[in-house]
Amino acid sequence: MPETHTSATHAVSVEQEYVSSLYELLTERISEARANRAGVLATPADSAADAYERENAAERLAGEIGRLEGAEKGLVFGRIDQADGTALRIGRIGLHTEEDDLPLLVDWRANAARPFYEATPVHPMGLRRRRHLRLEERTVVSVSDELLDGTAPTDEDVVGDGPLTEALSARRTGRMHAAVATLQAEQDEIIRSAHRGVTVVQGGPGTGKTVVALHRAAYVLYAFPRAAKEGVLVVGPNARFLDYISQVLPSLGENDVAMATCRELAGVSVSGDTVGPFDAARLKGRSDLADALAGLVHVRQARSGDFTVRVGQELVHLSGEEVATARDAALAAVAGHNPARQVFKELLVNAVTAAMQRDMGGLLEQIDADAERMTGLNLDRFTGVAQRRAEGAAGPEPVHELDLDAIRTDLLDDAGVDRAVEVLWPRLVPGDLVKALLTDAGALAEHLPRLTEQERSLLLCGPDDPWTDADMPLLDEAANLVDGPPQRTYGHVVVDEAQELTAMQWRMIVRRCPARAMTLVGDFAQAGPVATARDWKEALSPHLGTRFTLHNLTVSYRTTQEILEGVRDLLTRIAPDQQPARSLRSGESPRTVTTPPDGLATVIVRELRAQSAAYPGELLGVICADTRVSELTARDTTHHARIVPASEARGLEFDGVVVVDPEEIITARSGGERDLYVALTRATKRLCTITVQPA
Ligand SMILES: Nc1ncnc2c1ncn2[C@@H]1O[C@H](COP(=O)(O)OP(=O)(O)OP(=O)(O)O)[C@@H](O)[C@H]1O
Repeated sequence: MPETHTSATHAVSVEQEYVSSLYELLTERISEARANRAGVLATPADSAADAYERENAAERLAGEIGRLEGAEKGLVFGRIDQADGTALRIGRIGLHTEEDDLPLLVDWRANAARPFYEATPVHPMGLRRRRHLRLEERTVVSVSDELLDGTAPTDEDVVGDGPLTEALSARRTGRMHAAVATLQAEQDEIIRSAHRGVTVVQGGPGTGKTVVALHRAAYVLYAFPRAAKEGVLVVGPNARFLDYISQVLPSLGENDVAMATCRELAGVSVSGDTVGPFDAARLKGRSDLADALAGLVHVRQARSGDFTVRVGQELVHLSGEEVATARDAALAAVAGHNPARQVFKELLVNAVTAAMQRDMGGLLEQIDADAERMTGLNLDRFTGVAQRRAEGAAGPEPVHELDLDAIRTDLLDDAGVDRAVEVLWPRLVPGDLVKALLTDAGALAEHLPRLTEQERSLLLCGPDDPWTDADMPLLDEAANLVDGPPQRTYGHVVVDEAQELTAMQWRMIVRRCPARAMTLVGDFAQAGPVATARDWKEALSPHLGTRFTLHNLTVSYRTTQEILEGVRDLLTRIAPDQQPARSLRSGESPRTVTTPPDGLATVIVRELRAQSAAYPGELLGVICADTRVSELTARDTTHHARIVPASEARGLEFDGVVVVDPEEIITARSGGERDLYVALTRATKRLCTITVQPA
C-alpha cells in the first residue's frame, strides 16, 4: 500500500472518531432542546403574561433546534494545528463541553477561526497545518492538508488536491450551497470586516459576490448582536433567485433572515404580468417621482382657509392664521400625512375649546359689567365666587365654567368636525395618490417639470390600469408620505444584484435600514434594462453620500478561463472600463452550433438530449429570450434541462448551459447585450451557443 494512502486512511480514521463524537453531541443537544421545549409548552400558564413568556421561551427553543438541525450537513469541515501541537476544529456552529465550556468545535465566524481562512505560507499566523475535511452524511470521506510553516510533511499529513478546486468542479444542484469550508482570503476579509456602515462589493460574473453577501449576513448575525436583534433582510432581484439562495443561511445555522424582492417589500399584492414597458419603468425609477409625490401631498396639506364648527348652539370660528399655525405644528410633530392629520385635528379642537373659553370669559365679563352698571351689584361677590376664588376653596364650579375635556372628546368624535378637517387636510390613500399623479396630465406637468412632454406622456396611465413592478417603489414612497415610515425595519440589509436598483428602489431599501448598515453586491456590466446608474457612486451617493466602502473581487470561481475569454469582446463593448475577471480553472472551449431558423427547435432538443446523455446527473440550463420560453417548454425540453428566460438568469448557475439565439436575446429588450453577457457566464463547465442563420 503506498505511503500516502496509509497516512490518508489513518488521518481519516482519526478525524472520523472526533467527528462522530461531535455528531453525538449535536444529537444530544437537539434532544435536550426538544425536551426543554416540550417541558416549556407543558407548563401551565396562570396568567396572560405567563402564557406570553411561555410562548417566547418555546419560540426561542424552536429557533435553537432549527439552528442545530441546520448544522447537520457538513457540521465540521476544518482543523487548524498550531506549531505547538494545539488543534482546533472549525465548523458551521460552535459546540462546547457542558461542564467547563471548552470549545470542541469552533464556529467559523469566531475570531479563533480566522487563521483557517487567512493564514498563508507567507503569513502562517502561528499555524503549521490547515486541514479540510470532506464529509458525506456523518462520514469523513477525505482530508486534505496544507502545510503553512515550511516544515516537511510527516506521516500524519495528507498533502493533496485543493478542496477549493474540488468544490468548484462539483456538480451543481440548482440550489446554492454555503462556501464556508473554502472561503478565500479576499472574501473572508470582506465578510469579517468590522465596518458597520455600507460595504459594497463589485465583481464580474462568478466572483463570489453572492457568497460574500450571504456569509456576511451570517457574520453580522454572529458578531453584531444589536443588528442581529433588529433583524437582517436579504433583497434579491426575483423569486427564482431567492429560491436559488434560500438554503445557504439555514445551512449556516441562521433561520431568522428575512428574504424579499423589492416588489414584496412594498407589500402590495399584484397578479399576472407585472413587467411594464422599460422606458416608462426607467422614468418611474427616477427620484423626481419622489419629489412629485411629495409635492402632491403638500398641495393637499396646504389648503388655506378658516375653520368653523358648531358646538351645541354656538358656531366657533378659527381664523386662517390659526389654522395655518395648527398645520405647521402638526407637520413638525409627526411624519406621515395621515398621522399628522390626526395631530392637526387635535390642535384645531384645542384651538376651538380655547376660543370658546376666551369667548365665554369675555361674554360673562360683559354680563357682569352690564349687571353691575344697571343694578350696582357685583355678581361675583353676590354668588360668593370671588371670595371662594380668593380663598382657593374647593367646591362646585361656577355655572359658567366649561367642562373643556368633555367638549374636546366630543369634538374629536364629531362627524361635523371631521368633515371640516377633511376639507383642509383630506385623509389620503397611497394608491390613490400615485394614481392621482399618473392619471392626470396636469399633475404630471406641474410636479415633474424636469421631464419632457414626451417623457410625461409615457408615464400617463388610465385609472384602471394594473400596477407594474415599477409602480411598487412609488406605492412605497406614497405609503411613507401618507402613513409614515415602514413599521418593519432591519439592523442590516443585504442587497444582491444591486446594480438593478433604481433610485426609487434605493429609497425603499434605505428607509428600511435606519442604521444604514448594509452589504451591497453587484456588477454594473450585468445591469438590466431598467437600471440607469452606471457605477456605485452614481447609484448610491443620492442616498448614502460617500458613506460606503468599495471592495473589488477579481477571481471568477464559477466559469472556466475559456468561457471568460469567449465573452471578453462583449465585456469590452458593454463595460469598457471593467477589468475582466480571471478564472482559477480551465476546461472545454465553448461550442457554437448554427441552424437555419426553421431547424432551431430540433437543434435545441438534439443538443439537450446529447448533453444529458453524455453528462448524466449534471444540471443543464437553457437560456433564451423571454418570448421563446413557452415554445421550448411546450417541446418538453424541461425533461432534460431547466429553461430560464434571459431576464431571470442573473445570479444563477448550471454545470452546462445552452444559450439559444444570442441575436434574439440582444434584440428582445433594451440592454440586451448585457442580458447576453449574463447568459454566457452561467456555466461552471460547458457552454454551447445555438445561433440562427439569417433567413
Ligand atoms: N470560496 C469559495 N468556495 C467554494 N465555492 C465558491 C467560493 N466562492 C465562490 N464560489 C462558488 O462560485 C460560484 C459563483 O459564486 P457567486 O454566485 O457568489 O458569484 P457572483 O459574483 O454572485 O456571480 P454573478 O455575478 O454571476 O451573480 C458559486 O457556485 C459559488 O458557490
